[in-house]
Amino acid sequence: MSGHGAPIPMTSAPCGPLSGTAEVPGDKSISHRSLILGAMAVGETKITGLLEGEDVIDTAKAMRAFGAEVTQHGPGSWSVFGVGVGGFAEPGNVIDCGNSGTGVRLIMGAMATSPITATFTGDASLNKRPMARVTDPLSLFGAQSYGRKGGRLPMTIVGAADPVPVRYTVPMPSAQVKSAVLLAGLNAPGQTVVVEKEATRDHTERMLAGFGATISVEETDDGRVITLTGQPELTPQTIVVPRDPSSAAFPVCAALIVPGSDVLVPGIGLNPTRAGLFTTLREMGADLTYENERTEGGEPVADLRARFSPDMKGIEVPPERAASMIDEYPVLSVVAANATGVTMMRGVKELRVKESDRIDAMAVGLRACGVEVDEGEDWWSVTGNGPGSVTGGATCASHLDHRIAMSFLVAGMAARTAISVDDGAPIATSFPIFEPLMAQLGAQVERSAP
Ligand SMILES: O=C(O)C1=C[C@@H](OP(=O)(O)O)[C@@H](O)[C@H](O)C1
Ligand SMILES: C=C(OP(=O)(O)O)C(=O)O
Repeated sequence: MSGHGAPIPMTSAPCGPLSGTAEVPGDKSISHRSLILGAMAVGETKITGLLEGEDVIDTAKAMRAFGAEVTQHGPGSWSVFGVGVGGFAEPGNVIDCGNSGTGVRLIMGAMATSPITATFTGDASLNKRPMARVTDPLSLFGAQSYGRKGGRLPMTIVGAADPVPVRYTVPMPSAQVKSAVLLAGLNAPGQTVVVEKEATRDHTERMLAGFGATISVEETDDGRVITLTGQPELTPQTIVVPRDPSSAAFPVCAALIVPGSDVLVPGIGLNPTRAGLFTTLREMGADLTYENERTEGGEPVADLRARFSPDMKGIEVPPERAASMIDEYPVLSVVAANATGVTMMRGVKELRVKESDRIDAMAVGLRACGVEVDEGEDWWSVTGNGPGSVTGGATCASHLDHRIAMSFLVAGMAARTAISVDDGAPIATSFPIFEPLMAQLGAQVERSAP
């Protein structure tokens, strides 16, 4: 629950070559969904490789509050005894989703078609984020919501007693909104149809099929049309969570910009709806290879090998790729600052409603580190002057945003002088072993005096 504790200022000093193997934790998106779908199945779902970051732990607590039995057996090893679709109990207290947009939005969807009431809150970052994008479609099922002005948390959802199925076109590229509607559709009789114009991460669709729901996906001229048949009995699963490509991004990008580096990041999920960053880096000229490509749990997986890449060039990132790398733009901007020329990133206005306004947070911090950044409402560009050109020496605000904190710490590894962040505490939401993992590769990231 980031933001509830004291800030942890951190500093990253320029370091020698990074080398070794970086075993990053489990995928955050799949971890949330494993717990939520496990809670909606009948019987015991077993999970290994679960991300034990604060965001996911908050979802585990929430599933307990809705009546599921959620138990940790060892590191990453969990079980969920689910209560079945429509079996959620009414929580006896407020559900605190901490820093997690995914957690709160998916859980709101999952409970919205049951005759129960729940109140949701989060930290200072989550309570600023827009929730109408979820409560608008949930109201079509018959759910009611009462939140703060602008559709902000804290917010109470009164679930629909007699839910009706819905056909909904998601107005922005958002897997969270798509997933909230699908999870709500689970307890509505008949077929719920969700249309997305741009493909976003498809873990919910894949996992719903795995849990035995009747779900189909059709690619049409209007986009992806997802049809789900409501009120199934979901069958418990044994889930092995792949390692998170969004976390892999940090050691990969650090290796590309720190002279002499050679880092292996094994077992990374390369679902095409998630792997846009790696394609982009390769287009920039990164020495990034996929080794030992294989399929695990129905998902493409490879070991990523990243080596220092002194000749990377700025590129125009295709806007249609944005959804497949949406959380990776902050760290891409750090690579762009160490490449040569302009990296143009368009079609990214969703970055403004994440844990922070990520365009603004990176622009301000990078400029303070001597980097030229331009921005508009839905685009930004970074002009790089090659390896070693980032002057650094600044303390950057992380705005309760893990990806901003980690991006500036990666920037410090290749800057001329150290870069600090005012608060590294949010890193624990998604990547609790970031500090020891980066230290083991040779980085010099330390907690600094405030
Ligand atoms: O569905 C998910 O697991 C996620 C979807 C994305 O958010 P949006 O749906 O808001 O784009 C992403 O930024 C987030 O980290 C995880
Ligand atoms: C945007 C993110 O997460 P969430 O929306 O779940 O808070 C993220 O992890 O980068």
